[in-house]
Amino acid sequence: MENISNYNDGQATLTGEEYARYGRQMIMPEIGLPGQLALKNSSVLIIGVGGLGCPAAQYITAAGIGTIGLLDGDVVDKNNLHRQVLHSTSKEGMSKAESAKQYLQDLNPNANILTYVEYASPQNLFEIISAYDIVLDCTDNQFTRYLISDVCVWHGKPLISASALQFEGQLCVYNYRNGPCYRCMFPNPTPVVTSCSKSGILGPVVGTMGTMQALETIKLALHMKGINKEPFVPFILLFHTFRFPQWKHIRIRSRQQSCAACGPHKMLTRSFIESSPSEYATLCDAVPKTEKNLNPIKRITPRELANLIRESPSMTFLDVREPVQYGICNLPSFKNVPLSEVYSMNDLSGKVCVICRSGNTSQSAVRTLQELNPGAEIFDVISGLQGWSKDVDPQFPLY
Ligand SMILES: Nc1ncnc2c1ncn2[C@@H]1O[C@H](COP(=O)(O)OP(=O)(O)OP(=O)(O)O)[C@@H](O)[C@H]1O
Repeated sequence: MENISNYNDGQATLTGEEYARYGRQMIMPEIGLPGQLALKNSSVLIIGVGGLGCPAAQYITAAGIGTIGLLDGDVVDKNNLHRQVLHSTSKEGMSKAESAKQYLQDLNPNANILTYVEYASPQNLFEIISAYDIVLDCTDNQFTRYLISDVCVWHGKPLISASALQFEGQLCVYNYRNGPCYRCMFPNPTPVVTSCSKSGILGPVVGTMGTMQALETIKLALHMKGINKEPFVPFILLFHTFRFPQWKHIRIRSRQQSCAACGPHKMLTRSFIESSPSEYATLCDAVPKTEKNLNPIKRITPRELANLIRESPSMTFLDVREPVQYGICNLPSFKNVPLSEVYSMNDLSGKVCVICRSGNTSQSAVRTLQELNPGAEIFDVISGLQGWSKDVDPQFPLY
């Protein structure tokens, strides 16, 4: 047909279906046809397809980002489903990357979605990241956060990172223009004190932060292609659901001269990261002395505990979980003494058995109690209440 209409931009094109699909966002002057084409020609890697990665992936796929990589070695677990909204009950046990791809491909068949069913590591990440324009850190552990940032610095890729715990979240865009990298902000790893699995997380909170990552991704994709012309100023965004104001936007320092990853005297080269695993690990994780490194303590199995409860009902049984967890489910012989209160217990004698959810906190409690009560015989239960549910009472709820 004679070319009497003008509806595309040079060689890059959108199909009629794409005009219809993205029309509501294309009519905004900040986006328009050039913006939609910029999104289509962008590629984004999402590392971690959990509480943050699911909403982030959902919105960037819906918005028309052309190529999306999903990297996660984990499988869908029932306790993910209250917040990881791309996965569903029928997908329990399935790879998270594959589960998300199924959902996303149905949401937007135009997207080119690639999956990597593996964990990001110093050995695979340089190769994977090289193919993408923008990287999203949606993981939940310090080692991976440093690794992703270091690899992004090496490739010169911008990184949109977020985290969430309980009712709070934060977001930062790293390594873009003169902005800092994760190591500029956090030069030294800290001993990790808590996590979602220990302290809890509310779905809408992590969902909000993942959605904000999607929003920053769209803005950044437009910025990188010259459509969004706002000056980029490094910032950190803080969110707290129960405080006012709920949102705080704080300007942050630019790149640090002293940074080991992006400063002028950087030492974190690709070959160092790939081939010095133990030295590199010490720069990414302040591993607290693990219980394994310490002198062994006496421990019993859940089945031995069942016998003890029957044979010695009058001995002291302590459950060192937080009261809210004790309220969810407990063994009636056990008195609730949260870990923070253990430090003032110096009047114990005889046999004392300590339990927690999975057998980690109870070991710390036993060490403290042993020091405070040298005359008592104190021990804990291997794998805690999870072990009790597995080996003694399958009806006992796992959470
Ligand atoms: N090195 C890594 N490479 C890729 N994905 C990772 C890596 N480390 C963590 N992840 C993924 O990041 C996601 C984080 O999700 P989220 O914080 O919602 O918790 P979870 O690990 O799924 O569940 P929970 O913490 O309750 O056990 C997980 O899917 C996890 O597998």
